[in-house]
Amino acid sequence: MDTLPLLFTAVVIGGGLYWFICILGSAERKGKRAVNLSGGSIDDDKVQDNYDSYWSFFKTPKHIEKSDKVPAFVDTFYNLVTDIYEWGWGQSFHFSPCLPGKSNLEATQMHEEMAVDLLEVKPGDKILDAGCGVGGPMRAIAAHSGANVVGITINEYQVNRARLHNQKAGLDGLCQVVCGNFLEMPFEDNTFDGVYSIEATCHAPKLEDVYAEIYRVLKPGALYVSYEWVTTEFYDGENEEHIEIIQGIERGDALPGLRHYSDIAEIAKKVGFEVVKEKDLAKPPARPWWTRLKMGRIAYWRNHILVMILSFLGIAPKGTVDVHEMLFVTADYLTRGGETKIFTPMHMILCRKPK
Ligand SMILES: C=C(CC[C@@H](C)[C@H]1CC[C@H]2C3=CC[C@H]4[C@H](C)[C@@H](O)CC[C@]4(C)[C@H]3CC[C@]12C)C(C)C
Ligand SMILES: C[S@@+](CC[C@H](N)C(=O)[O-])C[C@H]1O[C@@H](n2cnc3c(N)ncnc32)[C@H](O)[C@@H]1O
Repeated sequence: MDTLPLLFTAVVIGGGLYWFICILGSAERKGKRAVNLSGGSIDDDKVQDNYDSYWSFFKTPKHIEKSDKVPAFVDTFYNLVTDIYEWGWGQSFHFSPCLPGKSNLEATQMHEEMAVDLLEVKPGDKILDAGCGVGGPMRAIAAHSGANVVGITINEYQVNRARLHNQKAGLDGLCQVVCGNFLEMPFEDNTFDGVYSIEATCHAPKLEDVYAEIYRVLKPGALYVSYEWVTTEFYDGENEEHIEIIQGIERGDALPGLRHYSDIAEIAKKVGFEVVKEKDLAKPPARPWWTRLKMGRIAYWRNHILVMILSFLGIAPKGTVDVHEMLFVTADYLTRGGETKIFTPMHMILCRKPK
């Protein structure tokens, strides 16, 4: 057989395999690639064990006795999921209302910019991102507002990813990242001209504990805005399907127990905040935030097959398949939570620390 057709066939197959393994499924052009999926700070040979211990702790969220152990298991969760999140979703680990004519990235950035606009900060001010992930919001907010942003996350792997992204974006002058627990932060009282938290405080066993810490580090007269994960007025605690959906969301997202939207303002006032306003940003005219999740079974199966191949070849750590399958199932619960209106990931509350 002539060598040319053979060579051509080899190039086509090789190119197809490279695209299938290295490029396919990545959420952003320059994002995390499938071949680089890791267990974060967890050694490859310990990913399976860490997933098993995470799952045994969170599979019955209502029966979590040791709430003091929650932060450590949340840290484990983010070691397990951060690369998959970046690969399949992007650098902002939160939802946003779909906006007609806008890309997912544009809608995400507008949702983030609205948070800092609510804080009424000016260039040069110092603000805190409580639960900053790999810094997607921090970079958009720093670029939009000119404020100096300090991000805190309990996950060291995310700190390194965020610092890398900040440097690549040329925003490391405005953005600083600290590894720490937002329940006991390494900052002096009255440090920040504003604080925001985007879909992060839901990991706190008691919301008042993280709100009290945020109150402490906020300057008197300054504002705090949070996008909270809550159950809504449509949630019925006696409805078996509602209970199943909410518990599915809790165990697949490392949540020690979702709060009801009506509790949030009371908790904020309990720690000393004045509540300026509250709004479920998911309510119409906003368009469904879960549309993006319904990327379709084909996309999830495509990603799952890729993860299985990479795990079989020893490129992705053993255990990554279980993590991906957990996220696969969680996406379904989140979608059902949105479609039934019993759950929202964007109950916005704006508070002020009295002068
Ligand atoms: C705020 C939190 C995280 C919110 C979202 C960023 C993530 C919640 C569920 C995640 C995902 C589910 C399905 C995954 C899919 C199977 C995979 O192929 C690609 C990545 C997913 C789409 C992944 C992306 C991030 C989420 C949407 C919580 C944790 C408080
Ligand atoms: C869903 S991610 C959202 C990240 C970021 N706000 C965004 O929108 O991209 C939740 C973040 O909260 C952080 N987090 C959870 N519990 C924490 C804790 N006790 N202390 C500090 N960070 C925590 C996680 O590490 C993660 O970075």
